[in-house]
Amino acid sequence: MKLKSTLALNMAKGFLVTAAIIIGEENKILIARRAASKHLAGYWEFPGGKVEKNEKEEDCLRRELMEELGINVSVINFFMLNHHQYKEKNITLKSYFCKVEEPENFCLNDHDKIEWVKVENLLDYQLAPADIPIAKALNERNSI
Ligand SMILES: Nc1nc2c([nH]c(=O)n2[C@@H]2O[C@H](COP(=O)(O)OP(=O)(O)OP(=O)(O)O)[C@@H](O)[C@H]2O)c(=O)[nH]1
Repeated sequence: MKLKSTLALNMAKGFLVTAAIIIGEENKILIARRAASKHLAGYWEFPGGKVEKNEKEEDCLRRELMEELGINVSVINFFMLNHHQYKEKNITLKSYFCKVEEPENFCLNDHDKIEWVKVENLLDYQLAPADIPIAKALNERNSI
């Protein structure tokens, strides 16, 4: 049984995923809660998604943010890369600082809630496990 679950872990699928750290007024950061029926339903995340074949990461962010939240973002710069192994999948998560272009009309297609949160309060939310290192790294910076 143990060997079987170890094998399952090693064979878990791997995905490259982008995450947008969107900075808004008062330097608050946008987080979104994954809707029911999704992987990690109820967890908060930095919006983004899986990079498609031959897609640039910046293009993936712009596409996902438009699909998921109906917003136009511009990508400012890369922040960090981290790997996380879930039971059913491995992800390489690449986060980028982004900014929302006007007008900010959010619609929630994949999430059931969004919030603008101060960096020091990010860890008060039930973040997707892969996002905790990002929240910690943001907290360790002097400014965002
Ligand atoms: N977008 C995003 N996904 C994250 C974050 N943290 C994290 O663990 N993930 C995981 O990375 C994967 C991202 O894929 P997604 O958002 O495109 O995928 P999804 O679950 O909607 O799946 P689908 O493509 O089958 O519809 C999900 O399994 C999600 O749980 C994050 O901060 N942002």
